Amino acid sequence: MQEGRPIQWFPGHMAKTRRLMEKNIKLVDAVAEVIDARIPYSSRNPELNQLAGGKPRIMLLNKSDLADPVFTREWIAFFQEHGMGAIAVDCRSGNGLNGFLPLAKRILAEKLEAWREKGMAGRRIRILVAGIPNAGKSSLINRLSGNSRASVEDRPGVTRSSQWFPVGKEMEVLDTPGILWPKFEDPAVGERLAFTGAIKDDVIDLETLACRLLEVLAAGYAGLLAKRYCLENDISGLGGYELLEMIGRKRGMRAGGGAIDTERAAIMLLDEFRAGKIGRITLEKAGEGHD
Ligand SMILES: Nc1nc2c(ncn2[C@@H]2O[C@H](COP(=O)(O)OP(=O)(O)OP(=O)(O)O)[C@@H](O)[C@H]2O)c(=O)[nH]1
Repeated sequence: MQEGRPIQWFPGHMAKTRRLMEKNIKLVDAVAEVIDARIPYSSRNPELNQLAGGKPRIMLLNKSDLADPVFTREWIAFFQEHGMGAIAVDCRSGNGLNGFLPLAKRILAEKLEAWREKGMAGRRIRILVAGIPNAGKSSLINRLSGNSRASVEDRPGVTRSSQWFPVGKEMEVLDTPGILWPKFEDPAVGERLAFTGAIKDDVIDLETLACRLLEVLAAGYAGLLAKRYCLENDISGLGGYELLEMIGRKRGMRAGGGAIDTERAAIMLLDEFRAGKIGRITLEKAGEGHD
């Protein structure tokens, strides 16, 4: 990836998915968007506001186990201020998911009351689940439906077809295939999606990506970075490549001739960041990118 140049991403199934979404949204009472709590702005689908056509919205801040809890709380407050329901979840362990149904009932309280009045009290709440690839939709569905029918893979784009899943007696969710932006107007969005692994690594130069990530972490989470990689000296003012070399040296990553193997160091750094080993890190402040 080159700095200042947005990643272009045109999956062939996207127009089809969009049409499917438009059709599916008519069938549901609310739309839940699975986003990555580490990048709540960049992991949103910018088309969903339009596609959801005014349906009540729920933001599921997933991977909250990897995100900075202070930022997560601020993002939840931000979404609530904008009229959406929002909760932090960890769809891998299931943490936080018991708040999903109560939240859905809260935001649909008027509708549920109207159903009761019409003698339709037993009707299940229908929720469409949307989200960009790799946000965690399959993990969510598996957790909610208590089985492993949705395929979970650490590979963007594995969810392919739409399906209804009952969630107890009161709710059912509709899973839709993932869609990503047709283009990123803001190159920082593409970069952050790449940091978290939402964009396939084989289209990105990993050393460049790791250097950028190090710059971002040194600016916001210098303490965690220094602790993880035993960097004793003051790291402020160091460039990404210098940091990558330093980390490679600390980990004893040498290439032929004794030079630091920065490629290996880059892969290791990205893996550790994505697995939360550096710490709980959020890359976007509440409200960032939103009007
Ligand atoms: N740490 C952590 N990892 C998660 C969480 N939710 C999902 N993951 C991981 O994120 C990766 C992607 O999860 P999926 O559930 O396959 O994501 P998806 O949105 O269905 O992805 P597509 O099938 O590509 O649309 C997997 O490696 C999951 O194990 C979470 O809350 N915490």
